[in-house]
Amino acid sequence: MAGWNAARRQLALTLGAMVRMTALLFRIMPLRMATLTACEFGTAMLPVAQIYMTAELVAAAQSAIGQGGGYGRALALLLGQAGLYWLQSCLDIANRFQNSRIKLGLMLHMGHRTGSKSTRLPLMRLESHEFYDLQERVFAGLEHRGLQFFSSMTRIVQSVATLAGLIVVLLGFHPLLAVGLVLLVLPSLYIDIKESRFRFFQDIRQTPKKRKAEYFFGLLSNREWAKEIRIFGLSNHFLGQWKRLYRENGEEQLELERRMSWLKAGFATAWAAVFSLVGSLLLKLAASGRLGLPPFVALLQALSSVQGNLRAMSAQIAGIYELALYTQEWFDYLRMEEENEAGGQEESPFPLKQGIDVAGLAFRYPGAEQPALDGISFRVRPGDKVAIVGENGAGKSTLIKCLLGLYPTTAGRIAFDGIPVDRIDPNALRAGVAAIFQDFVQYQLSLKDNIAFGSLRHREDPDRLLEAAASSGADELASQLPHGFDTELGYRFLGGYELSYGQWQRIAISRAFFRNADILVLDEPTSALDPMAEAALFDRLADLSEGRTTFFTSHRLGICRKADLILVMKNGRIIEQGSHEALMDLQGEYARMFRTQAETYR
Ligand SMILES: Nc1ncnc2c1ncn2[C@@H]1O[C@H](COP(=O)(O)OP(=O)(O)OP(=O)(O)O)[C@@H](O)[C@H]1O
Repeated sequence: MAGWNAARRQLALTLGAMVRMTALLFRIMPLRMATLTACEFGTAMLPVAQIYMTAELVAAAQSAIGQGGGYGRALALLLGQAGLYWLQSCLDIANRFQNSRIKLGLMLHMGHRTGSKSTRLPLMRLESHEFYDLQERVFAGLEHRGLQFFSSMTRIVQSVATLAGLIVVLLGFHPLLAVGLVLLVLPSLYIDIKESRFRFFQDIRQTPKKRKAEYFFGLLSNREWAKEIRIFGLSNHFLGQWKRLYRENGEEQLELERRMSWLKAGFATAWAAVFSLVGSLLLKLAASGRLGLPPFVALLQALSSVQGNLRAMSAQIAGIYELALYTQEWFDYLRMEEENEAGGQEESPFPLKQGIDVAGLAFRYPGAEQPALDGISFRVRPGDKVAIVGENGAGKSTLIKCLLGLYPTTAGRIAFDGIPVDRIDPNALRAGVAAIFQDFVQYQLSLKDNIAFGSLRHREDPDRLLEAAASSGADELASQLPHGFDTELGYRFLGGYELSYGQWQRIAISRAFFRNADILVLDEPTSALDPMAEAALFDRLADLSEGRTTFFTSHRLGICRKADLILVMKNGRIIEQGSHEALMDLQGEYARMFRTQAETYR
C-alpha cells in the first residue's frame, strides 16, 4: 500500500511539473514550440515508415532477382528509402536549431524570473544556510533544465509513436510477442526511476558538502583572500579540505552508480536472452518456409527497434521524474514569500514632517539565543543628525537594518510620520532612503556608474554627478584618473583601474549623496578614510545633509560633536541617549569612551 501511494505521489508530481513546464513553454514561445512539436512528430513516424519500406523493398528485390522483372519498383522503393533518410537528417537539423532557439528563450525567461525573485526575497532569508543549499540546486541547472524536460517528454511521445507502429508489426505476427516485450520493460523502468530518485535525494544530502567544497576552492582562487592565504601558508590545507569533501561526495555517487550498474547489466542480459530466443524462433519459422523473407527481416528489425525504444523510453521516463523533482524545487522557489508581501500598501511618508518614532523595538536573528536588539526606544525629528555608537557587536548595524525595514522586528514598532515601517510600500520606503553599509559594493564598472547607481534615473545629470562627487572628494580622484568619470574601475575587467579601499569608500559615499534622499544612512562611512578626508567629510556633513535626517555609526567619537542625538548602545540596548554635551555631563559610558579616545590621540 505504501509503495502504491509513493508511486501515485511520484506520478502526480511528475505529471504536475510536466504540465506546468509544457504550459509555460507554449505560453512564452507558442510558434517555436509548435514547430518543434511538428518536427519531433515527423521524426517519430520515420522509423515505422522505414520498416514498412524495408519489407516492401526486400519483397520487390526478391521478385526482381527471382523473375528478372520489377526492377523499376525496387529502384523506386530504394530511392524512397534514401528520401526517408534524407528527411530524417533534415528533421534532425531543424530539431536541433529549434531546440537552440527555445533554449535561449527559456533561459532568458527562467533566469529573469529566478533572478528577480531572489531580489524580492526578505533579506532574512539570506541568513540561512538552507536557503543557499536550495539556491545552489535551483540556479545550477537553470540553463538546460526546462528544455531538457520538454526534450525528454517529446522523446517519450516519439518513442510511444514509434513503438505503436512497431507493435502493430509485431501484433501482425503474434499478439503475445508484442505484449511480452512491452511487459519486459517494466523492471527496467522500475530500476531507472529508483536510480533517479536516489540521485536526487543524494544531491540534496550532498549540497551542503558541495557548497563547502566550492568555498574551499574559492578561497584558493579569490584575489581578495590570496594575500592572507599565502602569508599564512594555508593553500595546501584548503586544497586538502576541498579534495576530501569532493572525494567523499564523488565516492558516494560512484557507489550508487556501481549498485545500479549491476542491476542494469542483469537486465541487459535478460534482454539479450529474449532477443536470441525470439530471433531463433523466427529464423526457424523462416527456414521451414512458414515465414517469408520480407516479414522475417521486418520482424527482426522491429524486434531490435522495440528493444532499443523501450530501453530509451524507460530512461527518459526516469529522467523526466528526476527533472520533475528539480523543477518542483524551482516552482517552490518562485512561490517563496516575498519581502513585505502581507502589508506594505501605504504611500510614501517622505518628506518627513513629524519624524521617526521607535518604541520598545526588539529583534532576534533566527536561531540566536539572545536578542540582538531589545527595548530600543527613541525619537528623531526631521532633519536630525543621529550618531549610533557602541562597542563591536552592540547592535548598531542591526538597528539600522531594522530602521530601513530590511529585517522584520520581533517586537515593538518603528514609525515614519506615524506609519509603521512594515505598512509602507517597500518601493516608497527605498525611494526615500540612501544607505551605504560597511560592506558597500565596489562595482567593477565606470566611476560615473559607481556614483550614478545611487539614482539610475538621474544617471545622465552631469551637475548632480559633480555635486555628489564633491561631497566626498571623489571629484579630485576623477581628475587624476585617465578617463575622468568614464574610467573603468576595479581589476576584474580589461582596462580597469584599481583604487585603494579608502578611495572606493569615498565613491560609495558620493553614491549615497547622489540619491538625494530624505533619509541618509552611513554605516561606518569613514572607516577607511584618512583623517583629513574624514574631518573634511564631517565638516561638510551638516551642509551636505541639510534638511535630511541622517543616521551614522562610527567608532570615532569625535564626529559625534556634530550630532543632534547620540544613541549609545551596549548588548543590544540603548544605555544612554542625548546630545554630546548632555552625555558628557552625564559622566556615563559615552563620556568614558570619549575620554579614552581623546587620551589615545593626545
Ligand atoms: N546574520 C546574523 N545572524 C546572527 N547573529 C548576528 C548576525 N549579524 C549580527 N549578529 C549578531 O548580532 C549582534 C549585533 O551585531 P551588529 O552587527 O549589529 O553589531 P555592530 O554594533 O554593528 O558591531 P560592529 O561595531 O562590529 O559593526 C552581534 O552579537 C552579532 O553576533
